[in-house]
Amino acid sequence: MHPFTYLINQSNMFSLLILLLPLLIYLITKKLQSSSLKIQNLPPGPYQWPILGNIPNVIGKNPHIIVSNLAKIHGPLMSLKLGAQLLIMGSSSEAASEILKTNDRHLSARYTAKATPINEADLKKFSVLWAPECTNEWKTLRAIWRGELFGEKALDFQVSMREKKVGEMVEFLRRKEGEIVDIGDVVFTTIFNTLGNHCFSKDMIRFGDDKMVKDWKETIWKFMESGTTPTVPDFFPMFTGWGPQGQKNKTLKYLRRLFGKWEEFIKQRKEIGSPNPVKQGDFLEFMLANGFLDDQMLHMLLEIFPAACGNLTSTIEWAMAELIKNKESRNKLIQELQSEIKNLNSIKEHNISQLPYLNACIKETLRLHPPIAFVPHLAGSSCKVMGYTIPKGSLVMMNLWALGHDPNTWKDPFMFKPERFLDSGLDFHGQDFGYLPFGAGRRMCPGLQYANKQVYLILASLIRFFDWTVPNVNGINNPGEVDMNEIYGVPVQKEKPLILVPWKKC
Ligand code: HEM
Repeated sequence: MHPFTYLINQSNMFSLLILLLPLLIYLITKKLQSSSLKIQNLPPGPYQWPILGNIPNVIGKNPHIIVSNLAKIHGPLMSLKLGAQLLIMGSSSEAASEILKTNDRHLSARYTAKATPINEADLKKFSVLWAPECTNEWKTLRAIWRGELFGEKALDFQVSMREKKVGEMVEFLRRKEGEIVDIGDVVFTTIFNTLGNHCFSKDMIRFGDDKMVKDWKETIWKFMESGTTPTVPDFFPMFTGWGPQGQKNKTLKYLRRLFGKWEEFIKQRKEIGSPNPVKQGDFLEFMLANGFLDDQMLHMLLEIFPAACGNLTSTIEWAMAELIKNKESRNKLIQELQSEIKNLNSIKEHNISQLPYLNACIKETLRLHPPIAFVPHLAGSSCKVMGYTIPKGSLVMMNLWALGHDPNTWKDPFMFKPERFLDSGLDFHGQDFGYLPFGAGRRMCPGLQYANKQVYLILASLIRFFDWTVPNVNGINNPGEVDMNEIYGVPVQKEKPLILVPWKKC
């Protein structure tokens, strides 16, 4: 061989080696990682990048969909490393049953993002949602919620208030006939006022006061967002001392706004007493009569309003969007409601509590659009799930969105087909592990019954009392054009608000 050709070949080889080096490093680390996962008996997962782990894999507008797609490759129980934090992600009914039932005892601690401005001691004393463990305090608080707000007896007691507030919503929409309305705003106002009356015997927002709606909505939504978004110390605990101060301050700002309003109500009630000379019977009255301290009251209210307003508004907005888009389903629902509700002046809960198609539409909405996509649990102790080891301290999440879209459970999983729930016996009470919009096990949603009542009543009223059109854009009025994109958050929401025009039914 000519010495020159030899040299060229040598340098080619060298460049090739340099080029291949990253690939080689990648393959070696991948091999080492997968054997390390095997040695520790952790569930499989995607390649973990140095330092960042799987953060680059999960970043995006809709992490619940990204992670569902990863699960299709790596399996229904998956290890993900977010920086230094191990996350075990469940995505199938089998995983759900083992996480939320078989191992509920080990896996029902709660993970709280580091940007939460409430310290751990207060969370332990005052919180249901963010209580780090299922302690006796947490049990007592859940029992209070059940007894005073969301249990069967309390719900019966509140029925006339729910009907009254929905009646006001209908009146408002009648006045807005032919005009554009933001469905999310109208529903939010209705729910907020209903809760305001359960808790303080007060309306919180005047219908149509757009500024007030936006203010409250922003405060609640931003509080949830900034309080649940992970920051650097969530992934790298060694930076905890640095603190996610910026985000903490943001969450604190919204927290103070909420507390400020409620402090006013508490103060007023203490000064002037109940507005009703007989017993008021609202939640504030109950808390004061039972010697709750101001701190306790504020924290309890802090959980009730965001959990209820966010999830319920999002669910009803999605249900309306699906029904506007799917004319056949809408017509079936209209027929069912027409045959049950003859009086167009009012709606009563007992008229609608047993309607199969309405029930199926709500279940189908919650399957396609569960407002809580991930349930954030923590392994309080080590255990085995689907034969794999879940080490103590791991974050453990069920992807409820993935459950609702699993092609092994649902035919045409992306289509809105309420019929699939007719005569199916499938329910969301935490027994059917392929369908868990309210979760399951000891941390299951305590607001389920309340949510059910509100969603039924509001959705039935919107459909029974009004025809709806999509606003005319460039002369086109096309329900098919309703934007159905979603954006991750707590809750998962429509990316664009649902804007419709109501027309009174005669
Ligand atoms: C459509 C409406 C709703 C849906 C789909 C929903 C869903 C959920 C889900 C999936 C969980 C997590 C369960 C877990 O961690 O395993 C949860 C927990 C919770 N929900 Fe709801 N929810 C709704 C409405 C409400 C309402 C109206 C309230 C009452 C104000 C409420 C209060 C709570 C609380 C306090 C928890 C935490 C329970 C605990 O950790 O012990 N939710 N909810």
